[in-house]
Amino acid sequence: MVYDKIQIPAKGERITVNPDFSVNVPDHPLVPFVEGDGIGIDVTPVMRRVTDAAVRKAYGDKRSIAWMEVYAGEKALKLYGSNTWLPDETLDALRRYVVSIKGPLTTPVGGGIRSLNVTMRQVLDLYACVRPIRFFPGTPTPLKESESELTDMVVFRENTEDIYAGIEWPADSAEVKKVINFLQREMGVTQIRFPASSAIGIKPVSREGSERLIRKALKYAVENDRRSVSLVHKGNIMKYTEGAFRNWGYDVARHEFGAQPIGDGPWCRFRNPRTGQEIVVKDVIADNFLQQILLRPEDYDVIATLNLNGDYISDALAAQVGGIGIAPGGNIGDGVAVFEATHGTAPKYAGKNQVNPGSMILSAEMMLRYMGWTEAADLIIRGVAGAIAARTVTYDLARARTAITAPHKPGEHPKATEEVARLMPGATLVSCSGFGEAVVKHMQ
Ligand SMILES: NC(=O)C1=CN([C@@H]2O[C@H](COP(=O)(O)OP(=O)(O)OC[C@H]3O[C@@H](n4cnc5c(N)ncnc54)[C@H](OP(=O)(O)O)[C@@H]3O)[C@@H](O)[C@H]2O)C=CC1
Ligand SMILES: O=C(O)CCC(=O)C(=O)O
Ligand SMILES: [Mg+2]
Repeated sequence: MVYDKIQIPAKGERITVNPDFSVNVPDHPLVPFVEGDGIGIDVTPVMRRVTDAAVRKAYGDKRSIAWMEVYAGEKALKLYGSNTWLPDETLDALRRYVVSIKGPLTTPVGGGIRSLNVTMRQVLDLYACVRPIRFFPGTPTPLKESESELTDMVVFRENTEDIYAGIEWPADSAEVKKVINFLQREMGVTQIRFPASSAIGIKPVSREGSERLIRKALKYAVENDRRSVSLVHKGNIMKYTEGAFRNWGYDVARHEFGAQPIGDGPWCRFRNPRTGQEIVVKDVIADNFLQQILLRPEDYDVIATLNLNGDYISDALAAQVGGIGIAPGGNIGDGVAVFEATHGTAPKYAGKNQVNPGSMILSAEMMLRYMGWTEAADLIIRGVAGAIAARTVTYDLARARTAITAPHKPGEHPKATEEVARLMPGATLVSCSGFGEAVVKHMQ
């Protein structure tokens, strides 16, 4: 295979996919990476250094990663020109080399190019966005430490459907007029409140797309000894999309995992064939879920949800365990996987060597585990946990917010008048690269 701008390292072999979608990983795999826009230039090199250190410590010379840079976003535009934000050869390399990792990419609001991140997921059919949320002791959070410790969830967000399909027409366009006309004349729709000035977006949700995502979440629960899978939806309002997602989820649990109803249902349960432990399959409406995760995080474990809900839920849950500075993820299809942090390009910090590289480092940890390199993955977890426990942290974790309350009379509700940023007690504030060094130091 010859690419135009992508240089294939001389040493290194291709990861391949088996018919059962497991992966064959050689000792020196070629792994594509996208540096990313904004803080991509800060976090991606640190992620590579930490990953290389973990692999070296775990396997010596026996194993190593042959990193292969592929281009997307602003770097691609500079290199390829002609409005090329996501070159075909990048998509080809991500598919052909099977396992890769990317930094964040910018998406303009209200116009301009569609999301490159979403496009990659759709084109490569990476249908599950898997985002684990775990607490590292010592991390400052908005909850009490004892409550944060109870937050241990893995979100499976559907990654190819829902309003992210990008089927929408702007207000006042000829297209939107045609669609509204069709809805009113042929479908008998009367509920569009302001038809003359409405934009329209379409939300496709299929049985096939929902089932494969929920099946992956249920399998994950079985393979990782989890206790429950919660289907999070807004099916009371969007009955045939989000409501159907819930119903299809229960169908998969019953028909493919042998789940039996609890009482009159629809909640159900089945025995994990590996351990004999019970796994409960339940559902919850999304707004209720968002308050319950703060009040009773221990009730939730594996989460399966639609694309937009999953986007909101992943940032909200990340905040509960310290923020999107330590929130990893992976976009996983049948074999092919692209790992990436939950956060975006945070442009105001770009190039300042200031942000937390933890999300990218932990995304690499997920990648190593996916490759079966568990010893190296474990070293990364120990390194991150050790650096945080030693309070060697970047600005986002070092700043603890303290509300100053105005004097108030008994019986009156106190008002927060000011919030000041203070250092987490005893913290050593380090740079982005400094945190990477601390992670390596604590790998043992
Ligand atoms: N998968 C992807 O590539 C994603 C891309 N995006 C894109 O990124 C751009 C910016 O999006 P925006 O909504 O501002 O969200 P971002 O996630 O980029 O940033 C929001 C805030 O989160 C905090 N933050 C983000 N990353 C880190 C980090 N590594 N360490 C510490 N703190 C961090 C910062 O908070 P504070 O200011 O409090 O320090 C930052 O201002 C948009 O174009 C968006 O479309 C967004 C999400 C995902
Ligand atoms: O594509 C984008 O710009 C945003 C993506 C996003 O927010 C996410 O993946 O969580
Ligand atoms: Mg998001």
